[in-house]
Amino acid sequence: MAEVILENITKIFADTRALDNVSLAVPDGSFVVLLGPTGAGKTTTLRVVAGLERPDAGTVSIGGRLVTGFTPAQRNVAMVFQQYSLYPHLTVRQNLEFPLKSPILKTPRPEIDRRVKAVAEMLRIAHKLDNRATALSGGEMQRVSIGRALVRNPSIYLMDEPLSSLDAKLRADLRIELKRIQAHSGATLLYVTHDQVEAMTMATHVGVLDRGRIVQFGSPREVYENPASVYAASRLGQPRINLLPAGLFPHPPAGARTIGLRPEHIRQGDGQESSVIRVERLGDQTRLHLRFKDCELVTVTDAHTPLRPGDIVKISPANPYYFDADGMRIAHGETT
Ligand SMILES: Nc1ncnc2c1ncn2[C@@H]1O[C@H](COP(=O)(O)OP(=O)(O)OP(=O)(O)O)[C@@H](O)[C@H]1O
Repeated sequence: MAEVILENITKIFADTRALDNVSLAVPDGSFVVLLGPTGAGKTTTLRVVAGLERPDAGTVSIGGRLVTGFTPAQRNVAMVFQQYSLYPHLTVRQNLEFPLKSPILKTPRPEIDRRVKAVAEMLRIAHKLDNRATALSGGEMQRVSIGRALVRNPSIYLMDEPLSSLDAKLRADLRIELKRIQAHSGATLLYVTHDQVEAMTMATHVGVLDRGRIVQFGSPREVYENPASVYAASRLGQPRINLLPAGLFPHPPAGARTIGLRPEHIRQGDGQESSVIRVERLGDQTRLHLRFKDCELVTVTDAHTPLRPGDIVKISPANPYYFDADGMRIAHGETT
């Protein structure tokens, strides 16, 4: 596996600046997740690394080698797309073997059999190896697509929302499986998702993209606990961070326009009165929707809370975030 470095990458489509001077280092053996809303430039970043898009400016290097002008095949990357892309006339086994049969690789037959078997078992499709690809469910086809990447030994795996078409159970299983593969094999992954559970549980690093720019890069915990801006703070956390006018609570720091309150920043039981609008019981967690002055906010509470709509709860901020008029973080306030 290899370190991948993007330096000052700009990619323009007609009048869209999809990537704007992006610099990003994907360390060898890391699991980097790109987060951002639709159109932020996540897929374009993967395609530039894969060699499927040519950047208008900047360089890509893989394992210390400049590959900007290389074809996808010369880069030795394995890409998994959101939509499975299998050879429909081939069986599952033939689809999985395909990448290993390239004349360049010359993989010996026993080695092909061994790897296909291992990957098929891991992805729980071993019993379907002799089925045609077209005779599979959508979830099974996507597992074969992931398997086709995993049988290889590429410099880097590039995955574009590979789990989004799967059901919740399989998604949870494969999350653990992918993380295990990465941790044990030292694989390097660059991974795109909208799913913040995937980002929090699998990533060693998160890159937050905003309109073609990387606005924060760090461990998921760092980005969650120490967000640089309103935008970065809003990418992680469920329920989402509450963003309210800073003056709603006493003593905001100078220049603060917005106060950011994650559930753990809302102390319940003392402070100012809010009223319960809704109690949302999710099983392991109960969400409280509160009205505070003219605003609404969402926090979590004891799963078995007796609270009901209309009840009064006193709240006060505990170490909230403050942001300036441009949405940039200004200070970590201490309100007691
Ligand atoms: N081939 C293309 N031609 C024209 N515009 C494109 C092309 N590919 C991407 N874009 C534009 O570039 C911007 C970034 O697109 P990209 O697909 O990288 O975003 P994304 O973050 O992956 O979004 P999504 O989450 O919807 O996949 C968007 O405005 C998109 O419309």
